[in-house]
Amino acid sequence: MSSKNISMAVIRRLPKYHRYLGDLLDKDIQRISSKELSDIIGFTASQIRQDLNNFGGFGQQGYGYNVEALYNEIGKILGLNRSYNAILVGAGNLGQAIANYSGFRKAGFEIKALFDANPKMIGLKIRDFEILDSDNIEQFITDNNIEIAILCIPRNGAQELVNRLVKTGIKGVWNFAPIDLEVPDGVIVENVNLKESLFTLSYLMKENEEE
Ligand SMILES: NC(=O)c1ccc[n+]([C@@H]2O[C@H](COP(=O)([O-])OP(=O)(O)OC[C@H]3O[C@@H](n4cnc5c(N)ncnc54)[C@H](O)[C@@H]3O)[C@@H](O)[C@H]2O)c1
Repeated sequence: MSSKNISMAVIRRLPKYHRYLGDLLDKDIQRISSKELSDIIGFTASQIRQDLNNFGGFGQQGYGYNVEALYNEIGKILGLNRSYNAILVGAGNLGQAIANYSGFRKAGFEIKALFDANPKMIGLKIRDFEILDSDNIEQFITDNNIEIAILCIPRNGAQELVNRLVKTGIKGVWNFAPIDLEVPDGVIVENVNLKESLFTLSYLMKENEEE
């Protein structure tokens, strides 16, 4: 089933379903009702039914959900039934932390190389990677079938870099730079901003205190 017309709100919830179902599988739980799933995920049972109906349901009356089948289906919907080659640009504090986390590789996102523009960084080793000169990024992308660029550089220079990357045919940018990047149709940008998340925390804490 096509997931083209699914709302972003539903799509944003899918990774959470996937994670919880993965935890259930780890505990050898084969089957779950929407009520039980609701209790652990924290979405209402009707929300869960509605969300999953977007993709053709999966549940059976009186049985609930088959955990493994649902986990695999949601994985497919999320595009996790294949692997992706990625590069990371900006091998500073954040870039190194991301490169050092093994969970992305386990999920099928393989960082093939780290790039930096600072001559002092080039040649240093981070985990299995030697930091490469970002002047050579285009050739590497073409030679290694890279689909995703992870940007861990400051705002300055980020758009220029992305302009270069899109010319190589890159399909996705996981952007940590605090800037709204402009890309042509056919290239997807997913922004991550920890500071915005922290500000949401402070807002909610403030609300809590005021109640
Ligand atoms: N989105 C988030 O949640 C989040 C969290 C932390 C930091 N950040 C942002 O990420 C950026 C990096 O943070 P950091 O602490 O790792 O900084 P850092 O200074 O430790 O690392 C940045 C690295 O990028 C390299 N670089 C800069 N411009 C480049 C370019 N055009 N091409 C290639 N390499 C380039 C630098 O040489 C440096 O090694 C900062 O701008 C910060 O705003 C975002």
